[in-house]
Amino acid sequence: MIKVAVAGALGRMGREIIKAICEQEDMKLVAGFERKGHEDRGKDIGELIGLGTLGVKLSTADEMDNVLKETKPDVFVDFTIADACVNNVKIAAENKVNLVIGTTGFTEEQKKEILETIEKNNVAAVISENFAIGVNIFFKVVEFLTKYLKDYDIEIIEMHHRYKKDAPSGTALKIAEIIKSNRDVELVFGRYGKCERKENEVGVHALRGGDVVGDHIVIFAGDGRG
Ligand SMILES: NC(=O)C1=CN([C@@H]2O[C@H](COP(=O)(O)OP(=O)(O)OC[C@H]3O[C@@H](n4cnc5c(N)ncnc54)[C@H](OP(=O)(O)O)[C@@H]3O)[C@@H](O)[C@H]2O)C=CC1
Ligand SMILES: O=C(O)C1=N[C@H](C(=O)O)C[C@H](O)C1
Repeated sequence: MIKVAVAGALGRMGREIIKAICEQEDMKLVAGFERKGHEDRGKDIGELIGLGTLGVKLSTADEMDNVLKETKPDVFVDFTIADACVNNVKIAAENKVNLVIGTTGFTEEQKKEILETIEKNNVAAVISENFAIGVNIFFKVVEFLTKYLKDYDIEIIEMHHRYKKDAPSGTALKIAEIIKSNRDVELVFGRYGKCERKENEVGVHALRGGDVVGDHIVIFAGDGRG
């Protein structure tokens, strides 16, 4: 049985992940966390998210170390926010729990800190800005087009729901990273007040509204070729 702990248990992703865990015969939710002082601390997570009683109480971030020691999960899944995730990862890794990190919005220093923590504690980790299979194939398509449409201008547009806390999205930044590692470009975040487009620029634009799950568009614009 794979024992799983989830940070951000009541969030949009946390709820879906817990539902998915409960559907697997070989997985068991053993702990779920929300931030310190959360009003639902101690309540049954299943009841909180409409799955019926699961027998797992909601814990808070300040209890994480003790709860992980008690429940001994095999995997710690984090879909929270960047600042919280850095700390959560430290506690989980020090308890030798393997990691799945879906949280986005990290600074470069935070990314470095997470990688150092993983290495120092010798735990396994899967980190992805986007776990959708289609999006990971899309990354390959972007890499291919960047290599072959050499003189085309590239712009990245992403749109997400009104609740999203980071911008641009982790996926848009990953796309920008893929383009940058295949072409000598400079990233431009929005174009307000900026004049003529430079040849080596890639614009990154974030839109927010409604309940849009997450759309990513990459435009390759060529002269007279569409
Ligand atoms: N990699 C991928 O495929 C995907 C990644 N994401 C990313 O996952 C993250 C979460 O997204 P989403 O579920 O929509 O966001 P939500 O805001 O719905 O959920 C995040 C949850 O984490 C909670 N939280 C905050 N601090 C802590 C803490 N210290 N310990 C435990 N929980 C905490 C939040 O509480 P509170 O509301 O009180 O702050 C909230 O309940 C984002 O970074 C998003 O970009 C999202 C979708 C797919
Ligand atoms: O916050 C979200 O919702 C999403 N975040 C991820 C990101 O920042 O790229 C992945 C997906 O787009 C949904």
